[in-house]
Amino acid sequence: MLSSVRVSAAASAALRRSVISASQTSSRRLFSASSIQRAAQGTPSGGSPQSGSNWLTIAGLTTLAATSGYYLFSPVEGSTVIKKEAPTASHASPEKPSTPTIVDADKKKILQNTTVIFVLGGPGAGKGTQCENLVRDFGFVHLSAGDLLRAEQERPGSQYGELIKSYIKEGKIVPMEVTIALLENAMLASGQTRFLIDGFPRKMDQALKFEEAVVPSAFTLYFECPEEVMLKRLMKRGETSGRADDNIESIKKRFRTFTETSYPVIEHYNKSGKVHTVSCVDSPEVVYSRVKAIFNKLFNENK
Ligand SMILES: Nc1ncnc2c1ncn2[C@@H]1O[C@H](COP(=O)(O)OP(=O)(O)OP(=O)(O)O)[C@@H](O)[C@H]1O
Ligand SMILES: O=c1ccn([C@@H]2O[C@H](COP(=O)(O)O)[C@@H](O)[C@H]2O)c(=O)[nH]1
Repeated sequence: MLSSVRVSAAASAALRRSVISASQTSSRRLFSASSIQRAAQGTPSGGSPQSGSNWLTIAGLTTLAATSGYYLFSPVEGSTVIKKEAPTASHASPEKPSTPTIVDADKKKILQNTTVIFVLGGPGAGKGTQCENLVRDFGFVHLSAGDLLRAEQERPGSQYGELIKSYIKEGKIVPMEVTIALLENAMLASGQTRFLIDGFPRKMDQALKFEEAVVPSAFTLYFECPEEVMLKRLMKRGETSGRADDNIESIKKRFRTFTETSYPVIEHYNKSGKVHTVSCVDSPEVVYSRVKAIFNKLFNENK
């Protein structure tokens, strides 16, 4: 049976306070800007992101290269810093606080105590619709990778706004460094332990990196839907959604990306028996009855 272990209330509250404070006042870095640039250009990285001078700002938080061995929140004076090990001189940054308050909270430890479910399916299959039901009935936090990317795209001052915009319009997959940093930030900021990660991973490298750097997934919930049904739903949604990719040109590209790049991720997890497949051609209510049956069984909660 799956379980979600809660972190201590005090640690969770301290973390939440610090991350929220960080997101309001500063920035956090996880991957180097150059590694994202390389990924966006399709250039192999040839190694780990550089530390020290390569800082990346995403969603109002600052993240240091993941492979550099430590993790830093909120590098502003007066706010909380959480770190795994003391930063060395090579990590020096002008944004670092001169008088940080150090909280002994280990990101990895907190994330290891979370339950992550990947929610996958073609564009318009109904992932978001069903996630809302699960949030209501099972207390999950719903994190849509697409929503996080759209929010980052709109965030004033985001250095990735334009890049995200063009990727979304083309139905292409944004470099994983950006998406993983957004997801990880949102998970930590929530202070919660059960997550539905909707629309991610969309590519094998994202799946492997997320499970290595953030947390392994418990299983994948896959919404199976024929293209003609999804097309109809997306065209209808496009009448009011305002989404730049709910139009026939973008939809065709999204379908292609799903089939060629994202579906292999589902196949990968299926091989190890980690996929629950739900047909979603029927009404939202009927589809949810199937989803609910799976969750009732797994979480032993007869709701
Ligand atoms: N079972 C269903 N039957 C009919 N319409 C549905 C069903 N499920 C969702 N919809 C509608 O289809 C559209 C797409 O649903 P939703 O946004 O949940 O899909 P999604 O898989 O999250 O899409 P995307 O991947 O593009 O974000 C919405 O307008 C939604 O109201
Ligand atoms: O992990 C992800 C998730 C999404 N994208 C991009 O966003 C759009 C829209 O995603 P939805 O899940 O339909 O909201 C998608 O077509 C990709 O361009 C991404 O790059 N990586």
